[in-house]
Amino acid sequence: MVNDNNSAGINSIIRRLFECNALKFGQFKLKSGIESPVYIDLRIIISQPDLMIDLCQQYVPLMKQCRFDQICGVPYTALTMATYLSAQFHYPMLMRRKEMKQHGTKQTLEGVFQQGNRVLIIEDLISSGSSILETALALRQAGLIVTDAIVFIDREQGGIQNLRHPDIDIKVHSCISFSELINYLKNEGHITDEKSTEVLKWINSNHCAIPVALHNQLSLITRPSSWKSYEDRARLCQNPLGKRLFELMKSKQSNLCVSADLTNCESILKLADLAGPHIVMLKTHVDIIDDFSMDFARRLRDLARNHNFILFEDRKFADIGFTVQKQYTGGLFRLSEWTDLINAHILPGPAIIDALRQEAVASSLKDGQARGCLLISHLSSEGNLVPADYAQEAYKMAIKNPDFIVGFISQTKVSADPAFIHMTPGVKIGNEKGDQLGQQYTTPEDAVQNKGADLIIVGRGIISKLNSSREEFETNIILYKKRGYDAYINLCQ
Ligand SMILES: O=c1ccn([C@@H]2O[C@H](COP(=O)(O)O)[C@@H](O)[C@H]2O)c(=O)[nH]1
Repeated sequence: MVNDNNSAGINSIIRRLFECNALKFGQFKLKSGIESPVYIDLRIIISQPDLMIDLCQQYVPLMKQCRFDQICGVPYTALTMATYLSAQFHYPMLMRRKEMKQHGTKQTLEGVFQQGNRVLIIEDLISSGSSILETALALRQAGLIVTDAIVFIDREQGGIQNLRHPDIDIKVHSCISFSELINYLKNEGHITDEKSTEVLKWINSNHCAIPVALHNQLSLITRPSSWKSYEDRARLCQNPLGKRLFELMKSKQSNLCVSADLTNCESILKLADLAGPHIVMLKTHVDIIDDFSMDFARRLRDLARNHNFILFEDRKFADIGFTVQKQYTGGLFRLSEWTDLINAHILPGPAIIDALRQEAVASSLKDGQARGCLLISHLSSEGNLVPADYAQEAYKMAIKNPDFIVGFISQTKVSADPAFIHMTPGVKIGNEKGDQLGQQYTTPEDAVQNKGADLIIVGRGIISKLNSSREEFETNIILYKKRGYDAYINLCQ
């Protein structure tokens, strides 16, 4: 139950929303295609004027916390709410058209405004934050300032965190959270304990991301529109390894990284030689190799030089600075001597980056080869516990260290900054949705066009053909290379 002074008011609104079927429980197919056990439809409140007024009144205390000159409702549900708030409290309103007008002024914003005016966005509820972002983009493109939005319900699916991303930077205030709403309905006996547990569990495991195409539009405001090509991105990259990677992707017409998850040196060397012409990167997990030796590392390095690809050890460092330095330079593997790229979790805090950078710089001074690091922003495995704001925190650390951080191991776009590369594992051609141990697969097209991958990481989809004929191996790897690269070309057009 909501416990503030306003709780009686908001609880009565929730009860009335439930009674008029604006809060539905069952099985519903959402716009994204996924099945949800709950559906919230606030559109119907236009038919309940008293409920509409009471619900809009809930926005007023939150509006008093925001600085703005005008308000703008997200079409269509919140248009009526914004209209009520504007008329009742004398806030000038703007209206954004969803479709561009085909005649007359062809404008997408209706109402009077001046560039530099501050606009508060009014929305009914937030899941991913995409609808608010679409409206904010239209307002910002017209020179208006958007810093805040108010919603009635936060569905707690990551939208508030998505919009706190530094590329977007919108603070969303909500009248009630989804779990408060569900707890109230359960405590009042409107839904059973089981239903409440089921929907809360579903919400917790169904966080939504901002679609890549929409995130990319941020570049219309903050970046030159040609940022997408690999050549342009190579030019913008401060990190020499990132620059080399973008150049390689352009010259080899490939955005493919093969994950050499094999357990003996000879098979990895065979893979590197066969895959070399088609890949820009080979990823290892050295701790799964039974017969690792530094001689193997040198031979792998030679193949990487001959075929011109980058060596990435997927070590996922996650310890204090003192320890990761030793893990990177020492032990059996002496990774800093022969790998170009490593990756790290941000969990231990920023010192992990400083520690790895110190050793990378020392190794680069010895052999003249650029080194870099990726930050892990997401994991591909089902039910992983990476929190919703992890990617945003990774981004904040990356922008402080662009000389060393090349980009992210991601499942969705972390940054609109063209200098950062997004690398996505869990890619496989075919109908397999995953393996028996939690891996989740997507296609090269989905990874590049919907998940924001600049580079796809493929393991079993390629290594499973290592013992087939050479022709079969090549046909398969060329298919991955072509589908990954074509997806990028399509995105750029
Ligand atoms: O979130 C992550 C991070 C890393 N990986 C690694 O990528 C490959 C994927 O191999 P497949 O055979 O294509 O499933 C593997 O080395 C993982 O350790 C990941 O899958 N997900």
